[in-house]
Amino acid sequence: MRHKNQTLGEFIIENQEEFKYSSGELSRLINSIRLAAKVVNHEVNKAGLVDILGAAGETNVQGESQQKLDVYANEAFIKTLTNREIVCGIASEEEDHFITIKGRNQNNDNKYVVLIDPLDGSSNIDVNVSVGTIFSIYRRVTPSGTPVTLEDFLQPGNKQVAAGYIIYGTSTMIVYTTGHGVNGFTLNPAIGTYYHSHPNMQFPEDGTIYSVNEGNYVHFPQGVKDYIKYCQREEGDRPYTSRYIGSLVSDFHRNMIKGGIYIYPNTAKNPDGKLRLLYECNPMAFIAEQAGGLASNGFTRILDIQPTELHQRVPFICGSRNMVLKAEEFMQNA
Ligand SMILES: O=P(O)(O)OC[C@H]1O[C@](O)(COP(=O)(O)O)[C@@H](O)[C@@H]1O
Ligand SMILES: [Mg+2]
Ligand SMILES: [Mg+2]
Repeated sequence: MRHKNQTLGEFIIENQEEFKYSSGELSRLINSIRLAAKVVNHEVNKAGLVDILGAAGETNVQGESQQKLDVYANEAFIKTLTNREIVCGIASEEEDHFITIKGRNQNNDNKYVVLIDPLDGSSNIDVNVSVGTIFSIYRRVTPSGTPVTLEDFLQPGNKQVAAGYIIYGTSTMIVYTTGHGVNGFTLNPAIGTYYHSHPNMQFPEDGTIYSVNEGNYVHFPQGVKDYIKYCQREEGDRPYTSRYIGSLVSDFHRNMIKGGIYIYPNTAKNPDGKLRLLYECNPMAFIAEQAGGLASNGFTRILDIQPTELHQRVPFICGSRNMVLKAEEFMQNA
């Protein structure tokens, strides 16, 4: 049963049984992400007023200069998840290695690991353009009671039990899936409550929007160049509209609502692309597929890629079903 006044908390409880492990742990997990998102949202909304803009002066494991808000969001999510004693490990874009989280009385009984991109779209923070947070949740594979290991994090995306993102945009939303469709909840900042504003979100099968950083065009694989030319050709419902915010979460969200495709291909400079498989591509691919869309690296379904490293990158194509199939066709025939 769904009604516009249903809160996220009510929805989580009402749909708990859908979740095969359903011990309430997942609900507590989603609730803690909801809380951390509010803390980060509070800071994002007044970013220009407090000393949270600009670089933090450190470089992360990706060799990227960390923004102050990257660090703030990273700490907020790690603290909130740790304090709730429900995860046994966290991996983050901003942490070189995974973090082991002890449960009650320092035990290793917790069953879930969380992989997170605390602040997505970092290049947009200082210019007041929408940014996000991305999360991916797995059940551990090593026996509970033992310390978490890298193996628990390097699971293929098709093993995710939940995934989602928070978008800090004109409004703040949480969009997530536990493998039973995709639902979106909008924050009413006056009372700090999320409401079920976007039920059963679906990617239109076709779309007329393509999102790619065309500034890198000359470095793209021939197949991607051919697909972009196809999008720009005066034919049928084309040329498509080019829209690129530069925040994966925001470009994905728009394309899921309006119909579109997001592409971040490999280039000579980035032979594996830029986006990270574990905490950017896998969660967005799970949401895309649950919303009737598709996600691949042009050749392989993202969710079937076996991860080998915590921060590995992959080429990423994601969006409306027929647009992704067309892009793959160009890439595989190039
Ligand atoms: O500036 P570019 O090369 O187009 O890259 C933009 C892409 O990189 C990202 O900012 C990478 O994410 P982070 O900001 O979390 O590092 C994506 O959100 C975005 O789609
Ligand atoms: Mg990111
Ligand atoms: Mg990030």
